[in-house]
Formats: sequence, structure tokens, C-alpha cells
Amino acid sequence: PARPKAALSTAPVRRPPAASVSRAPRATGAATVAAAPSRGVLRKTVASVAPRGGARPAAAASSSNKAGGAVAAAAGGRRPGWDMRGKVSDMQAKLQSLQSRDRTAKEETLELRGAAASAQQRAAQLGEELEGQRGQLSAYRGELAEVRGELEREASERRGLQRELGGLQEAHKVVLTLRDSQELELQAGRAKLLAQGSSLELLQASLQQLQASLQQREQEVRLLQDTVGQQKDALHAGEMERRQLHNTLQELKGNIRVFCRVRPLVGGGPSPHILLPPDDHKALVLARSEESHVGRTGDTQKTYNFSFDRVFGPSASQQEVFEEISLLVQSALDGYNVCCFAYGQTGSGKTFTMEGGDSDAAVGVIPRAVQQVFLAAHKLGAQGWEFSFTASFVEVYNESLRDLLYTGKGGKRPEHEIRKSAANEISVTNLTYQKVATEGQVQNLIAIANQNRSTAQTTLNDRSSRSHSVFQLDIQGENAGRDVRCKSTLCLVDLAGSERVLKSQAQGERFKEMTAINGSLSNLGLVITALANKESHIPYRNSKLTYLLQSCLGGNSKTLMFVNIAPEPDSFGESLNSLRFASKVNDCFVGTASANKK
Ligand SMILES: Nc1ncnc2c1ncn2[C@@H]1O[C@H](COP(=O)(O)OP(=O)(O)OP(=O)(O)O)[C@@H](O)[C@H]1O
Repeated sequence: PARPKAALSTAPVRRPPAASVSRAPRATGAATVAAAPSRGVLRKTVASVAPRGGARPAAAASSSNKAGGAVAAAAGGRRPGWDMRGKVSDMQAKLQSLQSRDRTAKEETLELRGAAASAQQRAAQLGEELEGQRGQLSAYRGELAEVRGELEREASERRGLQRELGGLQEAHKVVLTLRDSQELELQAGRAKLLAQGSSLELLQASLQQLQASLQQREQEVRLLQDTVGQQKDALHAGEMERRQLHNTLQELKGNIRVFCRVRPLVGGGPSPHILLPPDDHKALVLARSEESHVGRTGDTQKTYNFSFDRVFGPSASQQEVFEEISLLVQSALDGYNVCCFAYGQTGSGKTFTMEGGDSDAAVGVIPRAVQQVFLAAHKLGAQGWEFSFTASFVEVYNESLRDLLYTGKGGKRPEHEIRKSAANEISVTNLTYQKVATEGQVQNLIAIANQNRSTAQTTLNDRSSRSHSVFQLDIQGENAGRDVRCKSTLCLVDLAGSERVLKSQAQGERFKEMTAINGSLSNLGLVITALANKESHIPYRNSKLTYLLQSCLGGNSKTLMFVNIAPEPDSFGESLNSLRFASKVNDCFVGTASANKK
């Protein structure tokens, strides 16, 4: 605040109103007198002293005007040339005037010098002041720059803050909007809560009702569970009774049963020598014209009557045949060993009966039995029974065993021996015993067996006719809840052709085969007869076949024999032999079987 004041105080010194003063001497019009010397001084004087003594130049002007007037008055009246005195006087006057002016000028000069000195002093002072003020000014400028910088910083800070503020205001707006929406939501939630509260009350009321009815239901369920338990017990008792009755019935039918099946004649039509009484499904008559030995009478009709548990004619379907066996298959699940084999000459229909053809209707005993076993096991599962099954498929050829489920490639096939455990259980060394759980898995095994048989067939023509194939399904069942277990074997056998050696006129290797077949088949008959006669020694070990089937033949088993008959006239002899063999078996009554149950 001091500086502007100083500047204001000096301003009049620096800018005098010189113009009006400097013009005054010129106005005198005394050009010749004032001339050059006075002009500069006057200017200086005027310039330096003008503010202080505006009157002085005016006085000077007036005095010079006076002198001028006097000279002019003298000059106005031009002296004649002769008036020397006048001229001298004029000159003197003029001199005086000049002297006076000189004095005045000197005084003025002195005065002006003083003034100039003081002005210089003042100027120096003012210069110093000016310097000081400049210094101050630059300091002020510095300060000003700093202040400006600060101001700018502050302004930028302010701008930043304003931006921030703007952002915050925006955020605030968003927050407000959010708060508003949340408030709305809250209100809606409160309304919902209120509604839910009232529905909760309703629900609690209905929950109480439900709990009450639940308790009632639980009571009912307990009663029902008791009833179910009683019914399960009754069912189990019923099942056990059914088994007992079923097996008693089977036993009454005989533990060795024989079914006869006559193959259709190739080309169709009735067989000329096989008679099947239409009203008797158990009888078969074989008839042949024989020449009279006496010779007097003509040919006599010789008939051979046979009676079996069941006789199936050429038109009997696979389903019909199986229905008769299915009861025995059921016995296998009840813990009885079951053996079903097909006996007959080559081409009489043994394989067709046991395995069947490709169509559904032509499916044979083995696949149908397997299907029934799995279905029945599944049904018994509902009563707490759990079953496990193990399958094996073995071929007996020339008194040696061959694994039909063998899948190894090349090399020597393993050797097999029949072993009997301390518990009288028969097993075969190195044989494939395959765990199975479904009918499909068994069918796959049958396919592998067929593959194995067809491979052997290429090396030895028509080998399957001359070998016995034995399919065994070991069944183990457990009803853990009732602590009951059972174990049995279902044994399904397709025997080799039963034709006699003499008829086949076999030689060499074929003779050996036929001898082996006949040996094993006649041994089968011997075993059955020995069982029927309750002999102390049963010759199981006389052949591989009977040794292998030991557990399925005899006291603890149910046996079914199919005797297959070819209807062609040239098969008469073989048919007769087969039927005789079957009759012998049919006459056997093997003691009561008992289930392998614990
Ligand atoms: N009941 C039947 N109905 C229709 N065809 C049959 C019947 N039984 C057998 N066949 C047919 O007769 C032919 C001979 O039957 P199969 O092969 O079953 O005899 P096999 O006794 O098993 O002979 P092998 O001892 O040579 O094995 C087959 O073509 C078979 O399809």
C-alpha cells in the first residue's frame, strides 16, 4: 500500500505542465534579444521549476516585455542619423537593459543551477527511490508470480476439487437413486414379509395339521410295516412250502425222468414206423414188418411199445418242450442239482433240442433255461434272495476234456483233469469258470463255445456229433435276512451220437472215437442203473462223462433225459436201441433228492 502512494507523489514532478510556460517567452516576440542562450536555460528552468514558481516566468516575461516596450518606444520613433546622442542614449538604455537582463539571467542561472542541483539531488533521490521501488517491484513481481502460481495451483486444485465434487455429486445422486430404489424394495420386502408372515401363520397352522396327520400316518405305516413283515414271513413260509411241494411233486414224478422227442421227417409227412397215440402223450409205438421165420405166413407186423414221462411228436414246438422242463429249472434255483441231457443217434435232433435254431421260436433248452434262471432269480430278489452264477462249457472228446470257453490264441491248449474235493464237489483243472450276471453274458459264452467247436470241426470232420458238450451253471443263493443259503448246479448236456460201432463200420481213428462214445454212453446207463439199484459202488469214474456229471447224477439231483428219435426208416434200428436205453433209464427210481440248503 505504500508504493502506490509514492508513485502518486512523484508523478507531478515528472510531468510538469511545461507546455503553457515554455510558450510564454516565444510570445514576447523578442527574437533577437532572447535568442539561443536563453532558450535552453529557460526551458531547463521552466522544466525544473515550473511547479514551484509559475509566477516567475510570468514576471520575467512581463519585465522583458517592459524593456522591449521601452526599446520599441525608442525605436518606434526612428532617430535621424544625426541624432547620435539619442542613439547613444538608446544604446545605453539598451545596454542597461541587457545588463539588467544579464543579471537577471545570471540570477536565474544561479537559481536554476540551485534548482538543477536540488532537482538532480531529487532526481538521484528519486532514482534511488525508483531503484528501491524497482527492487520492491521485482520482489513484488516475484511475490506476485508466487501468488499467481499459488493462485493457479489453488485454481487447479479448486478445479480438481470441483471435478471431484461433481463426481461426488453424481455419486451422491446415484446413491440417492439407489437408496430410493432400495427404500422401495425395502417397502416391497416389508409388504411381502407381512404377507409371508400371515401365510406363515397359515402354513404353521396347516403344518400342525399335517404333523398330526403324519403321526397318524406313521402309526398306520408302523401297522402296515408289521403287516408287511408278517406277510413277508408268510411269503417266505409260502415260498419254502412251494419249494417243498414243488420238489415233492418232482420227486413223485421221479428224480430221473425221460422225455422222448421225435424229429420231423425230412421232406415232411408222417413217419412210416413210428406211431404216436393221439390221446396218450406218454406212449410211442415202433412198428416194423418182419418176415416170418416159419415162412408159411406172410410178413408180420412187429411192434415195440414204449412209455415215457412224456413223448413229443414231430410237430411239438420248442416252447412246448421247454414248458415240461421249466419246473426242473425252478428246482435248480431251489438248491437242487439238475441235469438234463439229450441222447440219440447222430442227426436225431439232440443239438436242436438243447441249443435250438436262430429264430426266437427255435431257441432251445439251454438259452430258455438260462433266461428262466435269471428271471426267477430276479423275482426272488424281492424276497431278499441274492444269487451269483458261474458258467463253464466243456467238451468230452475221445475221453479227453476241452475247454469250450477257451479264448487263448495259438500255442498248446491247457490240459484238463477232473478233481473231486473233500466236500465231494467236482471241478476241472484249467477250465474257464466265468462269472455271469445276465442272460446276454451267457449267450456270449455260448457263442464262444460254438466258435471253439467250429474250429475243432475243420480239423476233424463232423466232430460235434462225436463229442459230448456239457454246459454247467453253478448257482449260489443267499437270503441274508433269513440266514438261508443254497447252492446247486444246472447241467445241460448234448451227448455224442449213440449209433453203434458195427453199423457205422468205423475203422481206425473213427473206431476209437466210436468205442469211446459207446463206452461213455453205456457207462452212463450203468451209473443210472447202479443208482437205481442203490448199489454201494457207482462206477462214475469209468468214463470222463459220468465222472464230470457225478454231482448232477444221483441222490442229490434231478435228472431229465431226452431221447431223440430220427423218423427215417433206415434209422429204425438205432431208434429201437435208443428207446430201449431210455426205457431202462426210465425204469430207474433214483432215491429222493435233497436240496443243498443250509
Ligand atoms: N424238432 C425238430 N424240428 C425241426 N428240425 C429239427 C428238429 N430236430 C432236428 N431238426 C433238424 O434236424 C437236423 C439234425 O438235427 P441235430 O443237428 O440237432 O441232430 P443231432 O442229434 O444234434 O446231430 P449230431 O449228433 O450230429 O449233433 C438239423 O438240421 C436240425 O435243424
